[in-house]
Amino acid sequence: MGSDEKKSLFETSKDRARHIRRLYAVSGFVAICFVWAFRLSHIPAKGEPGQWAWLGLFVVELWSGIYWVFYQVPRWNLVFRKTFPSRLSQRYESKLPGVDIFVFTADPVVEPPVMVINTVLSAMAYDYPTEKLSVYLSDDAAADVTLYALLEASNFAKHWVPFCKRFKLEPRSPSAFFNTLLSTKSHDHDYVKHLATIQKLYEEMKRRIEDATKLGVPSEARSKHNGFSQWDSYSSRRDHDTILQILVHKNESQNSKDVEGCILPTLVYVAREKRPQYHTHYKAGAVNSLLRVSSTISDGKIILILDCDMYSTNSQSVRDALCFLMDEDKGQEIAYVQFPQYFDNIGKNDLYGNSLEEAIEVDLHGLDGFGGPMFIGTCCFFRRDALYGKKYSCEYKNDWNDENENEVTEVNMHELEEEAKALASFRYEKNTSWGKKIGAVYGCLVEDVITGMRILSQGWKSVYYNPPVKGFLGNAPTNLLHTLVQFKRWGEGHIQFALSEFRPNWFVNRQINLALQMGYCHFNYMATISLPVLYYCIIPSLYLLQGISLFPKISSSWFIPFAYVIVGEITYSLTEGLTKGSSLQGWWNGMRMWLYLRTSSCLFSLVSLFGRSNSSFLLTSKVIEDDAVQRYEKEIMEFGTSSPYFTVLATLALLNLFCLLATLKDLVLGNGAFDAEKMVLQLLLCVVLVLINFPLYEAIFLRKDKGRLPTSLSIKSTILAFTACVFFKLFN
Ligand SMILES: O=c1ccn([C@@H]2O[C@H](COP(=O)(O)OP(=O)(O)O[C@H]3O[C@H](CO)[C@@H](O)[C@H](O)[C@H]3O)[C@@H](O)[C@H]2O)c(=O)[nH]1
Ligand SMILES: [Mn+2]
Repeated sequence: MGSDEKKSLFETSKDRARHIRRLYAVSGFVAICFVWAFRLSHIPAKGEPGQWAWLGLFVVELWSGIYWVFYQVPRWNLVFRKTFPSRLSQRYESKLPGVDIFVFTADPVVEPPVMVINTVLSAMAYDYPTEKLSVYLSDDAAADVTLYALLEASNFAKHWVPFCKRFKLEPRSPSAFFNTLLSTKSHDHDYVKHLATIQKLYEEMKRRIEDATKLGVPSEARSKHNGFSQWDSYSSRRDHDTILQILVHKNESQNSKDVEGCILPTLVYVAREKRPQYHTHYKAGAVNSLLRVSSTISDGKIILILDCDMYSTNSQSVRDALCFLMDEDKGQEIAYVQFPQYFDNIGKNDLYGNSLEEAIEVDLHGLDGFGGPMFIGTCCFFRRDALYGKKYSCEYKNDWNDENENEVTEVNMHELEEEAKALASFRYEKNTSWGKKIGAVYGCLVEDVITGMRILSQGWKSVYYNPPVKGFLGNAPTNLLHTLVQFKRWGEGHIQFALSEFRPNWFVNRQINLALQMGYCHFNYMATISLPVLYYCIIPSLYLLQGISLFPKISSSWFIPFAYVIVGEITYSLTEGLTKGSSLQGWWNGMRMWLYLRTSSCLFSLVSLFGRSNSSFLLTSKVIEDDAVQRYEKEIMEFGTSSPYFTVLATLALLNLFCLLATLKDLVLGNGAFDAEKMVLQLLLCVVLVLINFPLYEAIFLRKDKGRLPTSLSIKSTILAFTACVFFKLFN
């Protein structure tokens, strides 16, 4: 021990670029103020053309400017963390707390069981005392094939877990590990021999699970395992009793050990009770159900929340998280440690902007600087007390002693299962604070962010840890529509959050500092920014048609603030992107997706919120068709179906194309009095919009494959855009 005793288990460092970032934030804000001043001081007089458009621009620029400040707040104070797991082992190896890992799945078609069990296996193989580790799988589809897959996985784990530990393998998701094999060769005979055996076991298991997914659970398995009898009373996935099965438990002598005789982590399957007349509350409901179930079975003091589409890639992550939570000095006020979500299925140029790079590399580090990075739904380690709803107070002390830790009594599995089943049900929540003050919060499509905020408002802090070796990798959407729909859910969820009692509100909640609340506003009001962006995509281009200027002349000094904001934003985002390793093409794709998400997804978030349509949690699909996979690999945008999202995007793209072509025609023919000096910004905006929409024009006019834009939709959008231009030209 010695001098190490006093050393912290983690270290925090500041952003080296903070001075540049702050300078840019301040100067950018000054430029924005000038833009506002220009709008107010140059309003066209009554009767002059473009007065309404001008006032509209003022409103749009006012809100965008304020929103830009929210966007800059997290950039003010980025912090970076480093952990010292060896100090943790030295001090606490024999006193490590129990860790319960919750994995969620909700549909065996969209989330194939093979993927789900790979996540489960990667979690079972953490480098952590196995008797203190428990893995729970929540299956909201209540699919027997998922239980079947988990049973297979529990048998395979008997070989897999000791194999990983013996040869210190990474990553510990079998599928990901076998994929890395292609690029590595080993000469260790012992390893090579074991590897061949285990790979064969895995392939056989995978085939059985895939067969069962297609053809149903084999009757042999049904008769061998009585867990399947629980489906006897099942009528549909929305109407059934709780189905719960403890597959591995340390206190059960048979079946709990691996091939080397060591205890395996506890493994439990749960499909909570569902009834058509009761709301499931989607994932939040599943989290709460598992919270209660796990409290009777293992009651780990730490909980890891993990989606089935995110597997662990670093067996040390639990220990990393504990370096924060167990730190003697600052640990007791930390409620959760959020790890980033990285993805392993994103192409070189990130066609759909799914890498969430900005959030992962900048925003979350920034919110961490103010003490409260958000909970982003997965890859997050919680203190059970905080998730349960306990308030933080200075008297709160870490207590890692586990009363029933050493007690190895034979438990009656059947009784334990029955007890846990009663807790899994939503009936248990009637007239309680579950979903409000206890557990994950209900009624919001970003249950994660709102739950994190609930916890912060109870006085806790949170931490963001982005380790040098990635902790988790997952599956991002690989299809344009899936991405747009996912973002629509997030946009809508954030507004629901902004309207809820947990919204950032400094006057009400002074527990959370003002900067942090402003940082959250950047996400909360994301959907509202769709209106300014739409305005900017339509109005200036239409006025271009008429030769009416809405921006300052190039020779005027008012041009400078506009130029500063434009050049500044481009340089800033380009530098941020390139220094974080994305390509130029990747940056350009990111810009396009930024535009598409704001003009379509965010618009529909607002529509569905204010139109009071049923907001539901549409699962993000994790599979696409084979020919679509090929197009994704070739970085060709996928349209293929008729969707209102595409109608909006195509109409906007065509409208700008028509405006540009008409303007160019006038310019070339010398028709009208086109004043280039006055129109330059408007023309530039229109040109950029046309350039960025190139893939859309291809999908409308040039492509023949199945991923092109359906002809009917192309015709509809052409008519809409053309009519808008003609009407505007004739009647304005
Ligand atoms: O009724 C439901 C719906 C979803 N899920 C699970 O929730 C997870 C997330 O769903 P997914 O379709 O993958 O959504 P994403 O858009 O990828 O989810 C992101 O956004 C969600 C809402 O903010 C967060 O919960 C997620 O953690 C975050 O990854 C998956 O494991 C699902 O199986 C359930 O368990 N029950
Ligand atoms: Mn997901």
